[in-house]
Amino acid sequence: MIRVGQGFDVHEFAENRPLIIGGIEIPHERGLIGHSDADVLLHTITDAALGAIGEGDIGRHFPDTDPDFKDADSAKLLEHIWKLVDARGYKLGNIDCTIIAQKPKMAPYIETIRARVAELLQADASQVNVKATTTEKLGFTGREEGIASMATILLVKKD
Ligand SMILES: Nc1ccn([C@@H]2O[C@H](COP(=O)(O)O)[C@@H](O)[C@H]2O)c(=O)n1
Ligand SMILES: C[C@@]1(CO)OP(=O)(O)OP(=O)(O)OC[C@H]1O
Repeated sequence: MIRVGQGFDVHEFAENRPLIIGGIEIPHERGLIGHSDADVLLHTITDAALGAIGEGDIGRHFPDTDPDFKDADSAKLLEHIWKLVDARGYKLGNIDCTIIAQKPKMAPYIETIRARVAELLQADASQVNVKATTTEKLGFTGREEGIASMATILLVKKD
């Protein structure tokens, strides 16, 4: 049995915020803003996993009105959801992610993010792919107003 899910998320840039993407801090003059640490990629992956098991979305599990999740570490949120995936009897088949950012250049950080995502999903790095693209200076990402990301996940039933 296999299950597929997809995720998409956007966060806006703000001054005096760290830029956290894929569970790591990336040097940049601005960071992303949100109720949590605004890790756009981990939110995308969390939504993809929830989609695959038919469990709604991240806001349903971690409402942005709940002070418990203020400045939350998104890695912890993903770990919590991954326990649900595990409890349903599924493990990662593979995941493919795209970070949509005009800046910063993600290439130097991609392998570190890949390794961290694999760790969070209790999988091998070969099961995780992380890509980045600009939007050629077009749209809100092109104007550097924020960063978006997308992911498709495949879950497979454990033996
Ligand atoms: N924030 C980004 C965006 C892109 N890259 C890398 O550059 C390549 C070319 O991007 P285009 O948007 O011009 O197609 C892309 O394939 C990535 O390897 C990046 O590192 N960081
Ligand atoms: C993660 C949560 C909860 O802290 O807040 P945000 O950081 O605002 O992120 P969003 O992508 O809007 O997803 C759901 C939220 O409820």
